[in-house]
Amino acid sequence: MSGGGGLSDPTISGPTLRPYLRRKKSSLGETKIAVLGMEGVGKSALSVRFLTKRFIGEYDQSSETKYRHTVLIDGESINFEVLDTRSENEDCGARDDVLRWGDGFMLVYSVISRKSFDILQELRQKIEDAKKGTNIPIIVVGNKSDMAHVRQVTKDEAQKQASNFGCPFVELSASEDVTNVVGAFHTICREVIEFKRRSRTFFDRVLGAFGRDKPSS
Ligand SMILES: Nc1nc2c(ncn2[C@@H]2O[C@H](COP(=O)(O)OP(=O)(O)OP(=O)(O)O)[C@@H](O)[C@H]2O)c(=O)[nH]1
Repeated sequence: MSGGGGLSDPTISGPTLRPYLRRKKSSLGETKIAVLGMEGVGKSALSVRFLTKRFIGEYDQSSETKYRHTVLIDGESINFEVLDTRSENEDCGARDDVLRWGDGFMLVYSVISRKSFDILQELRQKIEDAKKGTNIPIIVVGNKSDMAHVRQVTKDEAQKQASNFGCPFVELSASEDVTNVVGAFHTICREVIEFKRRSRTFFDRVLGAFGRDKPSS
């Protein structure tokens, strides 16, 4: 008889199943993403769009909101935490506690606001200072592409800036483009997972080296 679904089922046993079980135990599947950017660029619109697939137009601007959400990315179950920050006094939501908290950062500007784009350089520097490192997982998101007829930032220059940062870039519209919004969150999630894997491999190598150097008794 076939199709029992147990370990004795030859279709799912052995080497195919084992890597899956190993991955399940991993803590790589926990990802904290802080959404940063100037006031009004659409941080809440993007977060709500990702989590509910809806665009509601007006959002509560009085507080920061943290959302928890589980998604399946590349066959792995990811516990997502998304922090929709609130920009105060042009700090873009990048307060010390937020920067320490995040594993990865979505830097949002609006294609119709030059100022919101120019500030990204400073924002990235703040992240690297707070994290005391480089190559921290970041994605640059140009929102409000549906307003391209009054744009102040071209796609080319944003792409170049993202290349300078060494990070992915996407231009999209939270109001019209749910697929790209979801794609952007999945991309930053993958960046975080890769970063954690690289860090883990590095520490494994360091610890391995110490282990090898230990004198035998
Ligand atoms: N046309 C257009 N408007 C958008 C888009 N995304 C957001 N908005 C509008 O922009 C305004 C600000 O959006 P929010 O999501 O509240 O912006 P925010 O960055 O969270 O703002 P703060 O919480 O004040 O920092 C709202 O009126 C939204 O409806 C978009 O893709 N296209």
